[in-house]
Amino acid sequence: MIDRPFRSALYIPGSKERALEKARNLPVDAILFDLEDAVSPDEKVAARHTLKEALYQGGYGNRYCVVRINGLDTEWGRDDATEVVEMDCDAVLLPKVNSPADLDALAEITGDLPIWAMIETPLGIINAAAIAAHPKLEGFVMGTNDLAKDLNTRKGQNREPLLYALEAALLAARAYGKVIVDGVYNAFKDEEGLKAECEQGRDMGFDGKTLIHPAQVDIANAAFAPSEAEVDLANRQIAAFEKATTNGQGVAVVDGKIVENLHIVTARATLSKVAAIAALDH
Ligand SMILES: CC(C)(COP(=O)(O)OP(=O)(O)OC[C@H]1O[C@@H](n2cnc3c(N)ncnc32)[C@H](O)[C@@H]1OP(=O)(O)O)[C@@H](O)C(=O)NCCC(=O)NCCSC(=O)C[C@H](O)C(=O)O
Ligand SMILES: [Mg+2]
Repeated sequence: MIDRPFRSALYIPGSKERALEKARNLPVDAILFDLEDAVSPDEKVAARHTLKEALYQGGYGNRYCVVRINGLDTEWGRDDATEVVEMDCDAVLLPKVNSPADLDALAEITGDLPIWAMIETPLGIINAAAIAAHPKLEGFVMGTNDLAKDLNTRKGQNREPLLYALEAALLAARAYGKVIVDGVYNAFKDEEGLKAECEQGRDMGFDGKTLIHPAQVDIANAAFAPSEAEVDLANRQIAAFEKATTNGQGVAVVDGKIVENLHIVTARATLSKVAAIAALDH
């Protein structure tokens, strides 16, 4: 699995020069430069050129840069895929992926460029494991708006109608060691609602959240970073376990709870994540 933080992944319409400029100074872990749903049909071709120029100008530092193209079954998709190879980006994101064959078709055009897949259709959920197993696939992005539309779900409390689909995608991503980021929270002025949904996604196991507005970035970054209490616990677990093994024991106890080797793997991952976040230097 690609080893870097993906706490916040901000969509930016490829057509919006002001937003493309602003993102150079936002503390996001990843940017999803969008040529698909955020761009109107009459702006599609111009957006591709605007985005290519913005990426050529650079200035995005170590933010992970992903370009979401239009589907290959649209009039813009194949040209997007051809052009994205020339863009200064880290990966290409394909919308509405239904099966690994969709990734094969894209890889024929984009070659070695890593692929991310929008998981946002019923078939995408059903075939999530086969999609995650694709050798070019680096990460999943949940498209909860399209998914809700196709499933005919209503919002529900705590996203209950979507939980099966979210879990199915998570299982697939984790089984094949791929990154997975949660869907967007549409009410971009509702900070409390976003915080609650970020925490739900974090607790389910997502690596981060996709975002639509700069005001959402700090909330996602905080939710998906280890808390001070988690870091403190990790340090104490490691110290207690090292002491136990020095004394010839395979198990330690911290805060009344057993600590085994597998907990130390998690504790070390927590500390590595803190170091990786610090290294991003936003
Ligand atoms: C939602 C918005 C249309 C709101 O835009 P606006 O009213 O212009 O917001 P503000 O005036 O509050 O903007 C303040 C400043 O922030 C900049 N800005 C706004 N949005 C972004 C952004 N996404 N990235 C970077 N910078 C941004 C503005 O330029 C202002 O800057 P300044 O002039 O310096 O003050 C708008 O936020 C927006 O268009 N968001 C992105 C929408 C989008 O990308 N949608 C598609 C992706 S979501 C999706 O498709 C999900 C998935 O597929 C699914 O199925 O679920
Ligand atoms: Mg979508």
